[in-house]
Amino acid sequence: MISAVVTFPGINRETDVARALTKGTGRRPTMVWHAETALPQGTDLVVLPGGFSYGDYLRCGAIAARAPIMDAVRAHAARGGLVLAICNGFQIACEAGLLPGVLVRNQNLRFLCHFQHVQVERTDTAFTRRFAAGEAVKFCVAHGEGNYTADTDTLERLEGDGRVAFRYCNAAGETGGQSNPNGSERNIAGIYSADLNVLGLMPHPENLIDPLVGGTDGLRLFEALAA
Ligand SMILES: NC(=O)CC[C@H](N)C(=O)O
Repeated sequence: MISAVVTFPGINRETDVARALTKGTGRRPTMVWHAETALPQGTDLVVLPGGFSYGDYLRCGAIAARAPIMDAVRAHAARGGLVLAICNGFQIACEAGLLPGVLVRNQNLRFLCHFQHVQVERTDTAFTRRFAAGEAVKFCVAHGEGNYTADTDTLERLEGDGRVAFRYCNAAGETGGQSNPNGSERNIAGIYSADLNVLGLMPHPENLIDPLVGGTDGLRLFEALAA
């Protein structure tokens, strides 16, 4: 798996995701600056990492979505190439039209930072084959604008086409009550593109790659990408 991690001014999770990719896939990614116009030859996977691109001005991800590298990222996705968009990366992917819907301010208007379980909806994608269907896995959230919103038709299409990747849940795997941290429609924590090659998610799997710091559920997502 040849990976490229795109970095934008204000992004701060690129080193963590590079470490997770190296540990999970056995190969170090190439870091690609946002002002580039091409991806490295042979790139299989593009990662849009988390952080605060352009200081979150206008709307999280809105400026980064218009960076020079994004045409190459869109072309890569259109060819069926894999894209993993985490947190600010998910916001960038939505703003860039790679995924439908938008991430708005958390319902309680607070920045959230805590461990968070999510339910795995399907396990037949490039990203989730190391999980069990319906399993509650432990990731971590750290965001101010993670409230996933889309019109009803889009939400119905995502549900009907099996494009919900992860839903917020509690440690027991239940999606009711207080399990939804930010007010996202239908507890949505992550979604796929129509061809399942682009995954956007608000929680950070790259935080959970070491048993000494919370667990290794996140590592399994990166190990799945090794195939
Ligand atoms: N950790 C992140 O990527 C945060 C994303 C974005 N800056 C927000 O606060 O919502």
